[in-house]
Amino acid sequence: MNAPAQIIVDNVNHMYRPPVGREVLALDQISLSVSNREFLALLGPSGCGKSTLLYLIGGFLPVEIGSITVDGKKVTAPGPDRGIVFQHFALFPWKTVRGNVLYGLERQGMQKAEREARAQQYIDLVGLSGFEDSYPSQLSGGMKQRAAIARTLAFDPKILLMDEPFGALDAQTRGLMQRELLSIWQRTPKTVIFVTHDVQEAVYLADRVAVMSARPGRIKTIVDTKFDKNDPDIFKNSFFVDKVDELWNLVKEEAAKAQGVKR
Ligand SMILES: Nc1ncnc2c1ncn2[C@@H]1O[C@H](COP(=O)(O)OP(=O)(O)OP(=O)(O)O)[C@@H](O)[C@H]1O
Repeated sequence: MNAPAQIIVDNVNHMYRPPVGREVLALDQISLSVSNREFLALLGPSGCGKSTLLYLIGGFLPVEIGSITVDGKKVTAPGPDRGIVFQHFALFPWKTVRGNVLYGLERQGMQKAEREARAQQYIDLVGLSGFEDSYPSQLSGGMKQRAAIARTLAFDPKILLMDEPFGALDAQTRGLMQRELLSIWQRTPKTVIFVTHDVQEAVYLADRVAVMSARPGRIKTIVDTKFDKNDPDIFKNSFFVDKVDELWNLVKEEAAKAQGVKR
């Protein structure tokens, strides 16, 4: 029997109504189920509503039409079961790297010695050893993003919602962080929704890739990308190469629509 779907998005629309300017229908009738421990990537052209969908699941935006449930409970607000890594790192500028990573652990009521050991473990994991006492203003963009990832991973949420978390990293760090995320996901029971523009990254990391259409965002199709991610020759694996190709064609079509190009 299949595990029950842990996150269920049912017929969700989202309209932005800015105080000035026109209304924008960002999402149109989105339905999506993500199972317990699944790794799902969201792929689609710029502006198709990927971040909006993530923020709705995270409880950062109100669900006005349709419903979103996590483990059977309606999402109405953020909660400790869902950790989010934003596209633009959201660190407290007045706290050091250590202070930022400790923040979530303090709120969980963890003992001091345990939370300090755990904070250090995740600071080391993201390669920021030696920068524990630095403030965000003293870090590069990639380092800030790594600190934000450490902060979210450290409090061990059941669900990780990641909005292009590796977009600002150099290629080498990005490769290391992708490998580390896969390893964390294989070792600890987490459900991940991962927004990316990068087709290779999506196929490398995810079990399934949901491709969204140009705005208003809809789920255009879902492609199964489950295979052995520990293959040492993964980037030459014919399944990997074929899936990247298939997804490229789907995304190209939507990107052309988003830019109003006739094909
Ligand atoms: N606060 C807002 N007010 C009005 N419109 C908004 C707001 N935030 C997003 N939008 C619009 O909603 C649509 C979806 O935006 P969203 O950021 O979710 O897309 P995205 O797929 O994550 O884009 P990208 O890949 O470029 O980050 C876009 O057309 C955007 O202009």
